[in-house]
Amino acid sequence: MRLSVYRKEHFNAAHRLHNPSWSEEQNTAVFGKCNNPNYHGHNYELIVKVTGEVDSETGYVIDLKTLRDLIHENVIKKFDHKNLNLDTTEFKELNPTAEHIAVVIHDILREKLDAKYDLKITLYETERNFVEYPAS
Ligand SMILES: Nc1nc2c(c(=O)[nH]1)N=C([C@H](O)[C@H](O)COP(=O)(O)OP(=O)(O)OP(=O)(O)O)CN2
Ligand SMILES: [Zn+2]
Repeated sequence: MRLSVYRKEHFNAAHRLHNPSWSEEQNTAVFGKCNNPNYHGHNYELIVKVTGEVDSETGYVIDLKTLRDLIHENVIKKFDHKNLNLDTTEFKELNPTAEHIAVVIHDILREKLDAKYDLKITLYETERNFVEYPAS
């Protein structure tokens, strides 16, 4: 029996959307208030979906405590209460859009998770703006 389990987490982080190869005018025109040189913050809501076979002995796809610890150790510790542009190696050269943050989180967890599982990341940047990776 194959099904999906989910773990919700959250982290707070600051960022600035900016393309260094563009002029100031173009950055302002495209990213608007998100290009504020003094940064701005979001309360990110993260949903990690793991799909796999239910183990016949435990009844688990994956122990959700194990999944929680994996996310905390590898994602929350890295990004919570950080300035993504300034404090993280991942976004030094990569624009910290919700799309890019979701891909980075996916790739971090993918490396840690057994290949027998499928993984999907949903990231809410605001209550109304969210992204999903990989796409359905
Ligand atoms: N495709 C994307 N578009 C936008 C992203 C993004 O990551 N991917 N990010 C932003 C900004 O980070 C911005 O801070 C979003 O905030 P805001 O526009 O204030 O979003 P709200 O949902 O709070 O806005 P309402 O006006 O209340 O709907 C912009 N675009
Ligand atoms: Zn923003």
